[in-house]
Formats: sequence, structure tokens, C-alpha cells
Amino acid sequence: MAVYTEVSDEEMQDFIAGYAIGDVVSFTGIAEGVENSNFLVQTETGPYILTLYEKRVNPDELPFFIDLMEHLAARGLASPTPLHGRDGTVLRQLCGRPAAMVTFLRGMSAKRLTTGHCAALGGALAEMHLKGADFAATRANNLSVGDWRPLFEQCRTGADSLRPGLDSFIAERLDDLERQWPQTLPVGLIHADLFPDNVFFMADKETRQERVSGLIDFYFACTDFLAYDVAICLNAWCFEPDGAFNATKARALLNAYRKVRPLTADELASLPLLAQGAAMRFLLTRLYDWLNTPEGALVKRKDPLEYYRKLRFHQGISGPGAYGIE
Ligand SMILES: Nc1ncnc2c1ncn2[C@@H]1O[C@H](COP(=O)(O)OP(=O)(O)OP(=O)(O)O)[C@@H](O)[C@H]1O
Ligand SMILES: N[C@@H](CCO)C(=O)O
Repeated sequence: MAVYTEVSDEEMQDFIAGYAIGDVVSFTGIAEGVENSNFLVQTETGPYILTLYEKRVNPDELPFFIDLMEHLAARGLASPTPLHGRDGTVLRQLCGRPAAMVTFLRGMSAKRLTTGHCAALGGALAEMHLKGADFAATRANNLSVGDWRPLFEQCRTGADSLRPGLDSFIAERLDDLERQWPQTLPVGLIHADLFPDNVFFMADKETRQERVSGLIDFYFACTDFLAYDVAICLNAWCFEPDGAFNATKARALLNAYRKVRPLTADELASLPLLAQGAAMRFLLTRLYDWLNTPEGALVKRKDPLEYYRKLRFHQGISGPGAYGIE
């Protein structure tokens, strides 16, 4: 569960009085998520999401994320719009934490991913890339290729206890990734964590097809290769629960993406390497969390080896044709 900070009725009422959104009708902590404390707040004017930023978020970076959400929502992306308080500010304080309110997005994240979900996600990702293109601020990706080795050094002692040989596997793959990582692909604003739990869908009333009704959780967003975001999504959306890669889903995701934003020949050729890198990033952060989350903590640890297997898959293919595309 992710409500690290308890908020009393009085504290909530005082806080909400700082916005022109009516009085609080009710509020409840949201169990999903692991980074921050989130509340669903019902006021006289509707539902809103309140986030209290907890210790893993660097407060200095919050203006970047808030400005980005404002930018994307203003361009019509289905993403949260930050609310301004009566004093004009978005970032406020509650219970000693930085806090912000955003609009509530309707829809549900997909529990059983279909090819239709993957296609809808591909289109929405490309739309986000286009709408982020004129966002002036930049933020370096602090979980990119140069950051993986230092992260590995912090958690490698536990690697072989998870799987014999994992330590040397990661060390070798890091050597290759550092040597081969692309230098010149198109760069822009990327989400960097667009997993199924961060995407809401609603079925279109007429066509019955799933459409994306919301993208959330922009707190890893940064400036990096746009195709790296595509690679993150290939990993998060196109493998079955049994670990098998589903090329039909990948084709649907990539073709829907390309309809909105064509991928260059270099981007396509780089996808297998980017997908290995994307797998390495989540393998390492999960390994770090696996070894550093105390037994009995409220947060459920995610399986690092899922991403070891995904990395192996991309390492073993002969080219982007394995993703179902020409
Ligand atoms: N704008 C929104 N509209 C509707 N529901 C939202 C919105 N923002 C967050 N939620 C709900 O709150 C939950 C937690 O949000 P989020 O994923 O941002 O948490 P987190 O702890 O910051 O991130 P992480 O996924 O990295 O753990 C989501 O799964 C969703 O149910
Ligand atoms: N999406 C990440 C966790 C939150 O950033 C993972 O699955 O490892």
C-alpha cells in the first residue's frame, strides 16, 4: 500500500480550502503505487488526486514534473492537470511534505493485456512524444546507460543469491551495452516508466475498442531517446505472464506508434539494443529494491528475474524483425 503519511480530517479540510474546488466531501488513501502517498479526494466539485511526495522524490525536481504535466494536459493529452491553489501555486505543503492536487482521470488499468491495449498504448505513447516536443525544460535521465554500473556496484553482492551466474551475466552485458549504446537517435521528452499500471483505458461506446483515457505517474520523465521509451513499453506490454514474447502485440504497438510518429531506420535498427538496455534498467532497480527492501515492508517487491529473462530474449534475436515488423 502507498499511504506513508496519515492526514487528519482537519488537515485535509484546511489544505483543500486553499483551492477553489468546494469543500471536502470525503477522502481515502489509495493502496496502489509505491513511491508516494496518494489520496482520492471528493469535493463538492468532483474527484481529485492528492499526492504527498515522499522521500525518494527529489523536491528540486518537482517543478519539472508539474510543468510537464501542465504542458501535456494543455495540449490535450489524457494526463493529469495540476490544480493551482487560490494563491496561484501548484506545489504546496501538507503534513511537512511537498504536495500537489491533480485532476482525476477516468478509466481502469488493463489487468489482462490484449493486442488492442498494446495498439492503443503505442498510439498514445507517440502522441505524448509529439506533444512533449516543444516542452522547453530538460531533465537528464538518471537511470540511463552510464548510471547502471554504479547501481550494479551497490547491489551486485546479492545477484548470485537470486540466480547463480547473474553477477557475471550483468557485468558482461553492461560491458556490451556501454560500448554499443547509440549516440545519435532522436531525443525528446520520454515517460520512462509507462507500465500497464500507469495507463488507463475505457472502451469506446461505438466501436467497443479500448482507447487510452489516461497516462499517469510522470515522475521518471526525462530527456532521452524517444525510441528508448518505445523499448521500455515493448518490455512492459508485449511479454506474456509465462515469459513468452508476443510478436503480435509488439507489431500492434509499433505500428500504432508509427502511424502517429514514424520511427527512423536508425531507431528501428537500434530497438533490440535499446530493449536490452531498458531490460537492464528495470533488472537493476528491481535487484536493488529486492536487496534493500526489509522483510515485512508494506511495499511488494517486483521480480528482478522477469527482466533478466526479457534481456536474454532481446539479446538472442537477430534484428527488429523479431518484433513482427518489416
Ligand atoms: N490522475 C489520476 N486519476 C485517477 N487515478 C489516479 C491518478 N493518479 C493516480 N491515480 C491512482 O493512484 C494510484 C497510484 O498512483 P501512482 O502510480 O502515481 O503512484 P506512485 O506511488 O507515485 O507511483 P509508482 O507507480 O511509481 O509506485 C494509481 O494506480 C491510480 O489508481
Ligand atoms: N515500473 C517499475 C516500478 C515503478 O517505477 C517496475 O515495474 O519495476
